[in-house]
Amino acid sequence: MRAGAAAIRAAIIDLDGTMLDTVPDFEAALNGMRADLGLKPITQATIKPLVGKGSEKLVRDALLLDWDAARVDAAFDDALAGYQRHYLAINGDRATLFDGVLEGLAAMKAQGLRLACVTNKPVAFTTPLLVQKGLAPWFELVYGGDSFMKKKPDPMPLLAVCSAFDLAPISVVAIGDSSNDAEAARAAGCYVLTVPYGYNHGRPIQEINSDGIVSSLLEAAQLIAEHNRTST
Ligand SMILES: O=C(O)COP(=O)(O)O
Ligand SMILES: [Mg+2]
Repeated sequence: MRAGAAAIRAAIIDLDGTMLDTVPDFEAALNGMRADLGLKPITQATIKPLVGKGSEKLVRDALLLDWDAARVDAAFDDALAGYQRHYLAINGDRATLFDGVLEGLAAMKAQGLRLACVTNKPVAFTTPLLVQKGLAPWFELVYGGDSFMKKKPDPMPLLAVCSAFDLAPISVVAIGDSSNDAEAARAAGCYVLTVPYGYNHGRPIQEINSDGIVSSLLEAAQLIAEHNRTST
């Protein structure tokens, strides 16, 4: 982020891998689905790099571990429905907040930033999860992977936030754990900060072109405050 540039007025925050460690929930739901199909359980280590591109891609990849593409295609609709049923039954039971999330959101709000959550998780999973984890009250806007025609890494959901907030993208920062978030932010013209503790498709966070790596949302809030002190 450049000194003397426009102030940041809003933050768009990712969910899985940024605010919540949801891999234990994905493990339960995916293995519930796999058991229904006669497949053996897979581990969190296998699941972690598969998370981030939405439910359809996750279910497909979790079946491609065992089956060829034709067999996955044939079983896909039932598998997805089964996965959704299992996920809704356990949503949030095992997911935990990462350190500094609530403190970071409070610090951003105290600075007067407007907050939106943009995730590739379907809205039907996202809304109850945000409520259960005490995150819902912080966000003016919540968009999921099925809120628009396109999901991250497409800029569409981020641009929709900028437009709903009536802010130029250069006044908005996206904060996330993966290349999805960074590519969407760059394409939208927003700033982007990344956290190193998430999933990033199994790749090192340093590979991502961002405006900075922050150890927590609290550190992100501090960096934004610093930027805004020197902004025009
Ligand atoms: O693909 C998912 O369900 C997770 O998506 P998110 O990292 O954008 O929250
Ligand atoms: Mg994420």
